[in-house]
Amino acid sequence: KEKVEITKEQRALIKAILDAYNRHQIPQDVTKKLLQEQYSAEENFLLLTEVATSQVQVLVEFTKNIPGFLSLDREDQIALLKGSAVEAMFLRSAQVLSKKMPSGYTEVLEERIRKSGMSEEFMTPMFNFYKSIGELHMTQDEQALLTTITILTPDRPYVKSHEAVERLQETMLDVLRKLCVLQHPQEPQYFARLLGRLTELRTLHHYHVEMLTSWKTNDHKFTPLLCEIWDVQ
Ligand SMILES: Cc1cccc(C)c1Nc1c(-c2c(F)cccc2F)nc2cccc(C)n12
Repeated sequence: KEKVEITKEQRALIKAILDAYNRHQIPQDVTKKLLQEQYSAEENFLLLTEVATSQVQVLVEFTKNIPGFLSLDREDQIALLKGSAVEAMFLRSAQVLSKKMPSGYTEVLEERIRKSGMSEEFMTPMFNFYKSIGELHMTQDEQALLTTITILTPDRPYVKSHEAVERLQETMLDVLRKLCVLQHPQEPQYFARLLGRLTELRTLHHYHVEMLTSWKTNDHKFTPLLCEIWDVQ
């Protein structure tokens, strides 16, 4: 039985990533609006657009605090953010929706998503994903590390220094592997299950591109930040 040991450096890395993950949350005024505004497909879509915009801002701040990220080539930093944004956002919203928040925020967010004019073909896989994330009962540090690993995916479009990103991602994968062994001793396949979620995220990424197109076709408005991060005109 291999003795799994988390080194001092790895413990510092986990702390840095977890602090950044917890420090960057969606502002209260945005979440409060979710509980107050009335329900209509237009209003729901408008609120979800605000939440999405806020999630992108939170994601950018979190990413800047990933140890080593700012040492990457500047253009690669942008390519990684644009390429991973929606996957990191699916993870973040899955984590929010799978926690039963005291404020009833989770139920309201779910209700607004269901009634935001999104077509069933996207709704089903999205909620299946939220459920599958909830069933994993990830700890905060596992969630933060899984999001970090998603962001540091080397094969995103336009990434030039593939190896530099791969090296950074491997550092995070090693830490997450050890954490899973130590925190889920009864589930030897737990780490593999977490990585399996990343594959599901890629499928959702494709659905999201189609969702954007269909929203655009139905003349839904996005914010400048959402247009920029997802290259929408
Ligand atoms: C905030 C939110 C939470 C859960 C589901 C959805 C549909 C949203 N909202 C959007 C998402 C999005 C996201 F923010 C996180 C996860 C998956 C996503 F589809 N992407 C976009 C892009 C343009 C406009 C909106 C309203 N939008």
